[in-house]
Amino acid sequence: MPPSAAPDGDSTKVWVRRILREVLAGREDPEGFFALCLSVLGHQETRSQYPSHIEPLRAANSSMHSVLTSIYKEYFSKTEDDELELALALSLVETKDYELSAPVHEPQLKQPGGRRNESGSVWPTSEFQTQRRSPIQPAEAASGTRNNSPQTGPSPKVCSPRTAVEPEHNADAWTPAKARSASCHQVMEAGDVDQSEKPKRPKKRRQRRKCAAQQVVGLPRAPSAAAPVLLWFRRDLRLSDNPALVSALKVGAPVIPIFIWSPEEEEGPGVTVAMGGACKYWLHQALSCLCSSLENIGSHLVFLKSETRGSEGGASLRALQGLAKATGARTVVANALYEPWLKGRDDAVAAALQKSGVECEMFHSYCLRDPYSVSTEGVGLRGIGSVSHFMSCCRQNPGAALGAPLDPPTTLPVPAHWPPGVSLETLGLARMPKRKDGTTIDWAANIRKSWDFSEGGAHARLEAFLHDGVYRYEKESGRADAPNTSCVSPYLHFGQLSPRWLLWDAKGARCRPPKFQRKLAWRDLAYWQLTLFPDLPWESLRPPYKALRWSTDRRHLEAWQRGRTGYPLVDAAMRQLWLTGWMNNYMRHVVASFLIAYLHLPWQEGYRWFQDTLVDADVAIDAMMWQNGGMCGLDHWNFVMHPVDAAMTCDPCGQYVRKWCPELSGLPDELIHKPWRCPTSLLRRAGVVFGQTYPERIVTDLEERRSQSLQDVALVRKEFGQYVDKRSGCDLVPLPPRLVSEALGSSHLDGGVATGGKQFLLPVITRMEFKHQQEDPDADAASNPYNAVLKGYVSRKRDETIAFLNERDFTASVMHEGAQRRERMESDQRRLEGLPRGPAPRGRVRRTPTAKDRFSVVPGGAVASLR
Ligand SMILES: Cc1cc2nc3c(=O)[nH]c(=O)nc-3n(C[C@H](O)[C@H](O)[C@H](O)COP(=O)(O)OP(=O)(O)OC[C@H]3O[C@@H](n4cnc5c(N)ncnc54)[C@H](O)[C@@H]3O)c2cc1C
Repeated sequence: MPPSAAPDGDSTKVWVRRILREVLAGREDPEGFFALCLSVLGHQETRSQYPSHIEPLRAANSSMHSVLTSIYKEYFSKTEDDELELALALSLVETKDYELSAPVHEPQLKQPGGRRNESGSVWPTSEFQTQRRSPIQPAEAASGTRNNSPQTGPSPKVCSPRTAVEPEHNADAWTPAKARSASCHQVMEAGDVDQSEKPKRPKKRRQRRKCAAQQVVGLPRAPSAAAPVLLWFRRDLRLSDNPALVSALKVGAPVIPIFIWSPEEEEGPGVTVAMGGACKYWLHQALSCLCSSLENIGSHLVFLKSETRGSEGGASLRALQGLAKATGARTVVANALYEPWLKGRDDAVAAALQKSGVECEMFHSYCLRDPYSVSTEGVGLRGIGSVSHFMSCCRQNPGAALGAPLDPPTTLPVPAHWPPGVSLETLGLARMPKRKDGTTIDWAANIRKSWDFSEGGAHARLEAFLHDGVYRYEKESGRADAPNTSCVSPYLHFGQLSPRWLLWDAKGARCRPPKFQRKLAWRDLAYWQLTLFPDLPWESLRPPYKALRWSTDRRHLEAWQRGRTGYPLVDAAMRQLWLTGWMNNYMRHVVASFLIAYLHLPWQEGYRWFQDTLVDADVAIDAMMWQNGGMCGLDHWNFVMHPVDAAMTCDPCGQYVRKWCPELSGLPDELIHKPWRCPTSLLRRAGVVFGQTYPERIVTDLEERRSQSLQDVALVRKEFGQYVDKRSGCDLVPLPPRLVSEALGSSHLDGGVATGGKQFLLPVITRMEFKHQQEDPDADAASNPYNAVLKGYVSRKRDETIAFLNERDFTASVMHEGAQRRERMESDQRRLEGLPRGPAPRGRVRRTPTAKDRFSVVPGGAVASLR
């Protein structure tokens, strides 16, 4: 019996006993059993009934009974505070009533009082917050081509709210000579700017900030001829909480901030699409804002572009050596990056500079935990890939304390001579294509309207979230029709916001959101995985799945990319991505499930499209998520999102679809996610013509597509039996050398162990439905008791509600259409026969539902509570 069919009464007992037998036979994990109970019985019932369900085991198999009991106890004993503790343990902040210790390796700005201000942010509210967002042009979304986007004028202010100057102009107008003459003047002005911002900052905070700044920035403001420090900005485009910047100041010499654009080095050895179009555009704007911020404190950002590829030593190294020679710099400081190829580059740069007598220091700040310091020692490898396993590793092997965020400096000492650089435009990051007639195709117009690219914008977003969305985050973060998540991912990616700052502010928020804090653990997990599997962005981790029968249908891929699949929820999300460079996590799951489980296209296609179009495209996170979604990662998603029914969770009234697919806006709530179910009369009234105003569905039999996908997986798992664990039925993944060393008790930091070329295989989390399908490879998806299509994403109970509503809506629509047709025929007949019009139909005609309507008949009121 499928789990969804066993919600209560005696059948529940039977069902639980059946799954318990699976556990005893070793075919199901105890944790998996508990998760299934939660999913099928729901939270309350599991809490009350679970102990009695497992009671018979107490005598028969006491050890299993105690394992199952401890899982239960651990789960239900968790309070919000425990969750918070987990997050804190991850962050390794040594707290005592929020008095933070100094970091071990990092320079620390002492903060009198030690405690952050209530609001937790030093940034003035940006215009972005108050300025109404210009509506995205839906027509453009529907046309689906970046190339056809109408050209718009210059963007509204996208630079730091401190500067009222167009960033591009600043960058253009900059010359070293101007910098020298401007810097002292600007230092004075920086003070003025601070004054003007006074009312927006809490007073206490302001005073502390001044003290802190004076401690570190008690440096000469006049140009100095001393050997300068090169401050190498990469993905840390901020002034606040920037350890490399503070360390540069501590040297007590002039600081030369630089940025080197070297796309070949970013890309790494495989196809990473590390810098897609949207990301490059963001980078351009963020650099422009950083440049303005530096100018505000009397400094300047020197841009350098890498020379021709392939010449000896690497582009960044050559640029740094040239700069060191030209300026006499003896020190280079930067914040570390963790992509293996970038770390390799940085190690080589540091070693080569060292040889020529230049010190190069890297600081940790991009993640909460340095991924190279994470170890599985004391935890083992079971459950690897899940965030709880990762957090256990962090707890078991704590690293350096995270410390408190650092305040931004108010001035930077300038050198006597600025080295020459190129203009920001020369880097070509925001270059727009041209039409044949010479006009520019401004595909980023809507991205510009949607974001404030400055560091101030990052803090404003976070602050806005912590005042509002965070209160809905725990339960409603999946909603696509409401701003319930933080939207800080691009700022985190480009380092305009440090994760430490984010964690600190989240902890300080009135509503302490454990789920939100755990998200930072996901981010760190992704970087850890990338350090373990450097080919994560292009090579499937589970060998058999490379041989899967993936589709090569380019029309399907293009329809998915352009938001023209005929499934409104998928289309709305893909259009939002195209126009704004972002969509929330839930929608990313929906579109990824659709690409993989229903279109059978390889995950790499999804990954590459995301990398090109997301403004937060992050090689580590994107690759980990797509590998998992594509069934090849360490952590199989144990669910597949249904392209229609998932809307019950994320867009129950259809507002999200109405926004991004305006051609469907006239459809009623119940049918907007499945327009093909609409009676013709309703479609006509709403102006929907399939194939003209809105695309036909590119695949129609979803069940059949899913079954095919399952059968294909069963086939390759059978074919590559050496990669399936006979006992547990789990997939086996080749272990990377670092994990082998740890498993054999030797730290990778000590050099690891030699495996003599032997490959070690590790059983990893595997979807139950795959294990079951193995027993009957040709069975269809519907008959698989572990069918992973979680329609509402929340619980099986909600799925049943959805099934009920689907049935009801469909029946009602058919009856309604039939009645209308009969009435029309009768009245035509009377007219033809010259008879007077018949009596008005008795009873109430079914009115077209509107967005304001509530569902009237809902079992248990489940859907009503969604609204
Ligand atoms: C197929 C797929 C691809 C993705 N690609 C990316 C990507 O390229 N870049 C990216 O930053 N996120 C990616 N994510 C993760 C997640 O969707 C985004 O981080 C999130 O939607 C960003 O919105 P937010 O800032 O409002 O998130 P919030 O929910 O407010 O979370 C706060 C921060 O936590 C981190 N975070 C949240 N969820 C995850 C997650 N699942 N994994 C790792 N970190 C997480 C992000 O840095 C995020 O900004 C992907 C998810 C999926 C399913």
